[in-house]
Amino acid sequence: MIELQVPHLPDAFRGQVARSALYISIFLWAVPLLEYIFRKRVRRNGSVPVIGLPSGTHLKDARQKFYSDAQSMLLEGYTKFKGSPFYVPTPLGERLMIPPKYVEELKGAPMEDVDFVGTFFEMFEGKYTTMGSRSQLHPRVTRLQLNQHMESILQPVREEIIDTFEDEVKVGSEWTEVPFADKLTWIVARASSRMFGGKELARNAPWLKATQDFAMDGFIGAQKIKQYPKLIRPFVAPFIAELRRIPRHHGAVRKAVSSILEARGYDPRKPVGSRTTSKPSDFLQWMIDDAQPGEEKPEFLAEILLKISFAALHTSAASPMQLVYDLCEHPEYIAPLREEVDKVMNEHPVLDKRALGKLRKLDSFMKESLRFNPLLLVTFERIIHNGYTLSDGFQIPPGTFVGSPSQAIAMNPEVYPDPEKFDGWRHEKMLQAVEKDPSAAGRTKWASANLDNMAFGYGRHACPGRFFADYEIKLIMAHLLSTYDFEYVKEQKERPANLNAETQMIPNHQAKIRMRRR
Ligand code: HEM
Repeated sequence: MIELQVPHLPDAFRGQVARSALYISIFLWAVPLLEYIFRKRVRRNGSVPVIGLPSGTHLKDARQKFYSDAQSMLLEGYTKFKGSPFYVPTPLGERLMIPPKYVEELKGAPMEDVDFVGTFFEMFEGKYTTMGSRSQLHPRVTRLQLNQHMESILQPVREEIIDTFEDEVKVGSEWTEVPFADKLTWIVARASSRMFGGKELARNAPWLKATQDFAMDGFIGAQKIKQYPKLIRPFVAPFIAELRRIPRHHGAVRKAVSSILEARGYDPRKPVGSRTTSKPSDFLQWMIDDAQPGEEKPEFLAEILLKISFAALHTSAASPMQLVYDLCEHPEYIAPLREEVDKVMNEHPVLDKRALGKLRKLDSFMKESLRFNPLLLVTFERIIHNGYTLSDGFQIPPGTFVGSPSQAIAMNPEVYPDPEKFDGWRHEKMLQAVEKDPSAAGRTKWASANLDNMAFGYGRHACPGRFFADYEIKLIMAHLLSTYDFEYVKEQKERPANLNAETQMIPNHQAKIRMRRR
């Protein structure tokens, strides 16, 4: 036990210090106890099995196991109860994993009944990290404007990718070790920022740093604050360095965005469509042209741009990282992929949507990589605040967190024979088999969102940015394959294990890669 040493203080003061220490320790014990007693208990549907509890296993231990081993628990549940719901114990209580037929039924339900944003606030402790937003501006603009203007932004994004490779990957014809995972984050940060706010934003160092630091501090800050009982979190939050830094990131973002708005002569009082003197094609401008009353303030636009950059940055950076690891692990795929890229680039010096659509082998390899390494093990996460009765009478109790074990579903042998085998051409072969039927062909593509492929979620909130991510990743991989050789350094004997935190699967940044210019 630590003894409090207060050597030169008068006795009365010593007594006061001792009393304060006693009160603090009572507080620290009492809070979790009170929280346990008064916690809002979520009723379970008693007819549904709870997995991860072989005889003798305590629920508390199973919940703890979920933190690092969710993948095997979810696979066990899905394999045992395929087609019916099951509960999986998690540190925040039992979550209901629902089968595809229920996902289909809930996919169009209104947000008040089936809440998507609430799960995001919970996952990233939005109250403390400011992550998550109930604004519909960015989903709306992504879904409509970004997808409509895709062709206009692909060439600027490609230019940004090539320039960032030149700036960040300084290698010649000799093999050189490169911290490529970190470099890829920069490449994606600049490429995405080019789409968000043009060249000015993509080259704005404080913006780039703030968006990356916001993501990192938010992620780590959320993990740290989760360690404390809910009741004492408001008292602990000011002492968590990552959380303390968050207002600073907002400040840097506001500054970067307001300088761009100023350069465009932005006047929020003017009617929609005439608020700026120039109209470049980028996300900020699409937001300006779409902003409804209450959404047009510069600080609000800046905040939303930060939120969308969070949705886009680490998600899209994870994929090429996993692809590079998969290519180092299976180098036999490099030559055929390179051949495909070279052929398409020769035929289409401007890599537009049509040209990128011809990279079928790359698409197939990307999809196989994503099947093994999605960003999330569970998608379609929703909170059912008021309970829900499904058409077959199945009842979801109020306050239940539901989700779909999407990674386990992607291992279904009925859809993917021999699912444990990494087959980079698997999806290309599936495409060839159904080519004549456009809807079946669409299901085999990387960016598809359907009940067998839920890496991007499903239904009304299915990721609207996945088509941009698809093109962006293909542009990065096309440049990488056509310009560089790459492989693990000698000491890197195998694929670095992903880092798992609950349902998140994060690529390992520590793998050592060497590169040389071709
Ligand atoms: C590989 C890259 C990406 C992955 C794996 C990914 C994954 C996801 C997932 C799983 C969801 C939740 C869907 C659901 O629960 O039904 C989501 C939502 C969302 N994503 Fe992505 N995403 C990626 C890239 C992007 C990009 C590049 C953008 C923007 C440019 C973006 C914007 C969004 C937005 C705005 C939502 C919320 C949609 C809504 O509120 O309705 N994402 N994403």
